[in-house]
Amino acid sequence: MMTSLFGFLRRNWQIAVSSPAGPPKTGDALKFGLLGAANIAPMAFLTPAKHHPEVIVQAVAARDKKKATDFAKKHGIPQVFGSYDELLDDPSIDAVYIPLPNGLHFEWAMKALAKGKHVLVEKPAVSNATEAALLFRSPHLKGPNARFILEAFHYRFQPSWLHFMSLIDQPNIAHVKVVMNIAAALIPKDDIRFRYDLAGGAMMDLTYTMSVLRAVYGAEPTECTACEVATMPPPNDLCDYKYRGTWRFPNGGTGEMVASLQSSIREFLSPMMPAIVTHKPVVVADDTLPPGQEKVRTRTVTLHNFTVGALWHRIDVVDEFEIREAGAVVKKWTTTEHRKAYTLREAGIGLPSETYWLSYKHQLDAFVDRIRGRRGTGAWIDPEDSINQARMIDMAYAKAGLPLRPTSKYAAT
Ligand SMILES: NC(=O)C1=CN([C@@H]2O[C@H](COP(=O)(O)OP(=O)(O)OC[C@H]3O[C@@H](n4cnc5c(N)ncnc54)[C@H](OP(=O)(O)O)[C@@H]3O)[C@@H](O)[C@H]2O)C=CC1
Ligand SMILES: O=C1OC[C@@H](O)[C@H](O)[C@H]1O
Repeated sequence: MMTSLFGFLRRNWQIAVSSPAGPPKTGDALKFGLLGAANIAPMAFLTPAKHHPEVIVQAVAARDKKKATDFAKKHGIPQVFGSYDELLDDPSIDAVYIPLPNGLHFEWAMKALAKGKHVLVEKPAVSNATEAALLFRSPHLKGPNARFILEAFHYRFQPSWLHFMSLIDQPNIAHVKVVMNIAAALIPKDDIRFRYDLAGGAMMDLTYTMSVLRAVYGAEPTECTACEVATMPPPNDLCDYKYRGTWRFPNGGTGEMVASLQSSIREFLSPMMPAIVTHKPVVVADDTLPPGQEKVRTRTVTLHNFTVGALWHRIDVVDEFEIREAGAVVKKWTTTEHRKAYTLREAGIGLPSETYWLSYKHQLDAFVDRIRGRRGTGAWIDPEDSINQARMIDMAYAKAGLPLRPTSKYAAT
């Protein structure tokens, strides 16, 4: 108990207050540019970059050069641009991180690919499936000089997620429920998340729930069976601030998503962003049983705090067993196990990692590994995955009776 409390305090101190110095950069480190002095950039990109020997944050661009200059000074970034185009025109930049409002991702990702940059683009990568097909089937992603693009679903790269997934029996999933609540106090009412013209909405911003359902099933939903939303007051009434929806998957299983950008603090903390996977009952081998008896297991696996597991997470594996004979239950019992995986080794992957690495560092590792032709942990989100993700979001908006998020005018150019 004391050991885990000490681990929790040490890890969170290193994450939030003082992370160890980064390693020296290699001679062939990739030069990254940052499009937009975004709020999320320090946590999701600058700190991971500091801890990556092959990543140099070379430049930042903002619409206002003074803002870019102040941001660069604060974060020790050597080069500053007063427009995103100027940064993309710099041939020394190998890759870009795009943390712009959702509705601008498509345009700047397309432009970056055309300028020969690799692209790490925030989630959701596009406004709708039309944009997704254009971006993720871009000719720049093919051929001998292909560039890489990654939609920043950071949660998929962290050890806790990888370990959780290793406990799932995909063909036998019966139901998956995902909850994600963000406290209203954290999101101002005039935030980009509530601007329809910038492809806002809770199903866009908290689209993690749909991504989790797809990843856990390893399949695409066949139908959105229900989707209810609550929308912002005018003029932002095309933007949902909370949603609840259900889905059907090809194996007959169901999915449930519940999320809010305007929750109470109580909802925000409890339950803490769980992904709950209930399996169908399956017969498991047991040599000790007499003839005529069979052992049936119904497993539920819950990952608490699926998004940023480095802060804290817990994986609960609850197995309900029954011994059945001639159709009757002759014995039943339940076992419960709590697991954790703060490092890749704890997730059963033999690669080095640190407990204070956030999901974003694991994501940056995967991005650089792809560019360098290394396998890494194997975790990746390929272009078709991102297209299917956009399709699922469109299905949800259609079911909710809200318009799809608008396609960028840049798509017509
Ligand atoms: N992976 C994660 O955990 C998270 C991901 N995100 C994603 O990152 C993206 C950015 O989110 P966040 O950092 O909170 O956003 P911000 O509110 O900080 O906006 C990001 C940038 O958008 C630029 N921008 C360009 N055009 C506009 C415009 N018309 N109105 C407002 N801003 C504009 C600004 O750039 P400039 O500096 O040039 O003015 C600003 O710095 C979103 O896609 C969001 O979904 C957000 C939070 C967490
Ligand atoms: O992880 C997140 O949590 C809060 C959201 O508003 C944000 O955009 C998202 O990526």
